[in-house]
Amino acid sequence: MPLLNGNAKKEEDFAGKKLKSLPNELLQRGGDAVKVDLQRNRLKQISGIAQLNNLTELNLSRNEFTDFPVDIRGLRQLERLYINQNNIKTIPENVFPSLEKLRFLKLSTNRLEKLPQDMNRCQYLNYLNLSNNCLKNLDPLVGLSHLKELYVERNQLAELPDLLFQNSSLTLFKANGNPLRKPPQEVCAGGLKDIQSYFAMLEANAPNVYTVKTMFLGSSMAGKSTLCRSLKQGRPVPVDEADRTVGIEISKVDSEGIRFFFWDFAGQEEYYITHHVFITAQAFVILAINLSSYNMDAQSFKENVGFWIKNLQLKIPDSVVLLVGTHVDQCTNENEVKEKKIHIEEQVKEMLETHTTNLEQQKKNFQEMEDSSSYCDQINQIERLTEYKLKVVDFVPIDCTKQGEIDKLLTRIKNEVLNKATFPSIEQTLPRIYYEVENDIQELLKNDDIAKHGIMNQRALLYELKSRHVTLDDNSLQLILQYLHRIGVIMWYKEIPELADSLFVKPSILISLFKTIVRHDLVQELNKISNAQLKSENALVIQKKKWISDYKDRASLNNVAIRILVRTELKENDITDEELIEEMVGSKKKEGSLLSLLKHFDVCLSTKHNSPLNPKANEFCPKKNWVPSNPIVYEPDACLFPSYLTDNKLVEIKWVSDNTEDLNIHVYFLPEIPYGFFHRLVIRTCSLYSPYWIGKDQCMLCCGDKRFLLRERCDEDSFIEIRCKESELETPEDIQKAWGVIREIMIRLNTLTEQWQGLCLTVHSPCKSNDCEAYFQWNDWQEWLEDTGANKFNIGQEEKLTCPNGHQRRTELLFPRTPDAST
Ligand SMILES: Nc1nc2c(ncn2[C@@H]2O[C@H](COP(=O)(O)OP(=O)(O)OP(=O)(O)O)[C@@H](O)[C@H]2O)c(=O)[nH]1
Repeated sequence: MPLLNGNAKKEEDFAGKKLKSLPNELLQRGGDAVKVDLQRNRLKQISGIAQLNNLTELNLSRNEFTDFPVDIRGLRQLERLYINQNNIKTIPENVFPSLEKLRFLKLSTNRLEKLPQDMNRCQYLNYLNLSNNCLKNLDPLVGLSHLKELYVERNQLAELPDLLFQNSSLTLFKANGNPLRKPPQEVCAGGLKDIQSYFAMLEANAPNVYTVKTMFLGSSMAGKSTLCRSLKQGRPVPVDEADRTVGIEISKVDSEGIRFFFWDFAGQEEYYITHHVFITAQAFVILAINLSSYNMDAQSFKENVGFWIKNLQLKIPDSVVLLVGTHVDQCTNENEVKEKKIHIEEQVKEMLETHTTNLEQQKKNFQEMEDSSSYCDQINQIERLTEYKLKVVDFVPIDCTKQGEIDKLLTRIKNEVLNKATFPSIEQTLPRIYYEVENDIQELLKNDDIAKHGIMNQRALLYELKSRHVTLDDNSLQLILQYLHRIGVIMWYKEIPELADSLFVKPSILISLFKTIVRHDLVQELNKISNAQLKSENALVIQKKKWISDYKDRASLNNVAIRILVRTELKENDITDEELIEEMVGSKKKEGSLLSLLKHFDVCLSTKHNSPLNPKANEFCPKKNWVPSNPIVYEPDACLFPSYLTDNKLVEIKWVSDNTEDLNIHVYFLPEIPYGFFHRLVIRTCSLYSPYWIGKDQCMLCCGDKRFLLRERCDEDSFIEIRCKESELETPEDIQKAWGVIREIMIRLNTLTEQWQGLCLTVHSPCKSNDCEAYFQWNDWQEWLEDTGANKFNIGQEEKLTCPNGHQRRTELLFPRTPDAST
């Protein structure tokens, strides 16, 4: 079926035709064919393709190639080749030198273990996507002098070739998800400039260091702080119950050449909403379990072990977990310890196996679908998830009060981190200057050249550092500081405008500020606010009572209360600099930088108490600046913490009820919706659309005259439902607008998902007939999000879809565009 495009070039569209070989109809066109689309077929080979000797663009993505089709060699005019989403394992030599005109090559999501040595002879290549393969080495790419964009995410790269980055044409390089040690992942995360600067500073004999981020996780009172402090000091350190961890505590420990960064997380549930900020990839997790209080039943396992393993599986499925059973001395006898150990080990084993079996089953379901090639993205994603193996290495029972047991645990940890099979990227190569800058900062702190609290203006710090390293410019120093931020030595939130100039040289200060607001005993803290403190903010005791009841009943905390709490904490940290206090605390007119930080991490959302629905509000249009009709109505005066909400009453009153004819999308989460995901999505979405009502697992928001509902469902399957009220969808323009809003919500959902490496999403539109359980699978939703989308909507076109049970509905009520509009 030849199509004529705008440039009058011949385009052949054979996408999604279940083809196993090239159709004669296509081959007969010979030199006339210029662009051929063969994506989503079942091709394993393409003999005869060389006859199409004028081809400039060929799309072979989402087929079944296991070998690279060498016949492509004959396509000397080829400029663009898509061969992503196949199962190609190798590419022979002598293919690329023939493809002299190739500029664009998409080879992502294959099984490539190495590249042909002559790949760099494809001289005009300027876009190359090799993400989602199994590559260990990029040397064959050195010499591609026109290469502009290079993607190598999620491969098995440990080192990157220095010479590749001397190539000045490179403008974009992405390498997330590799076990990198040279440069370390924390350098690569900064992008091309960071990598180039790293190599420029790297000496020939740069030292190799062992660095490991160790996170202490587990339920409250499990013994995390005890383990952390005892390991740090090399002796048993009793922790007073009153001295429980609030938020997170970080410390650096050097032990026989290994640099440990210990991150001690508070165990109470109130703090979980901040954990995502600090739980990062490639970590060693010490999961503490209090053996004396552990009951050998499903509930106890779930609370003390299962919850954490599940979260790690979703967030950082490549991490290593060491199970440590504490309080052994408080168990009745050795037998009890033994039985509990066996119980935990068996349950963990079963949990990991069920996870794998579920994924495999899901993959099989997709493979058995009639049109399985349209599910190849999902299949590939599941395959990737199955490759991630959360390593639960051992179970160590311990009595934290005994010196001998602390020593043994430390030895056990060291042996584990030095095991290359478990920690492939623990050994990192860094230019000396990186350590020197790190040490300089510590020295400046020690000599009181930096204030005790460690908050410093970045220009002032750069000035100090430059006086010690005269050859370094601002730019290189800033890149080093960003690296130190990524490994947690300092904190510098450059991306938050209010905080771009402030460096937190002691991360503990920032964490202690975090915990003034996010804490388990906040109500007590609010109660403690004195009359003098109230006066300083012109507040009354009656208001204080209202703050407390609002926090308890509606999970919202008044901004004045926040200012008082933060100010008190800063004073307790001996901060007297009024200007700095003002900046952190904020004022009635300007939000403090701490609040900006909490919002940046989706912990809370600015809100207005008792704000009524304003019928005169201007309509919100995505991508256009929204101007309030009356700004005072919208001026936020409190912060809402959706995770602390306990019911949906308000939302239910406003939404009233569902209707089967509502626009309705179900986003399914595999294996399940991560803890805190829904509320973070709600925070991200509601800051865009006002007004809104938020509940425990539902949220209603308005856009102009339309009402939308977000609902988390975890009954049998886990999914998030996005609805738009049917009564507000009268015209095709209404429907198009509603899809526009759904798209904005889904864009946020999709970006949030990237923070959980162990997740796979599928999207359905349920059939709208009463009691029908059928649904319409929506495969190209991600493409829709990438597109500008809006212009593809086929207003006025009557198209219908039929569900497997024979119910018909207009397409635009099920999907954002009709099939016709997508071609
Ligand atoms: N007898 C005994 N006491 C222990 C042991 N491990 C920890 N403890 C005590 O148990 C209590 C709780 O320990 P923490 O280390 O504070 O627990 P945590 O997991 O950090 O608790 P959160 O701060 O609430 O998250 C403290 O009083 C510790 O001294 C142990 O092996 N034996």
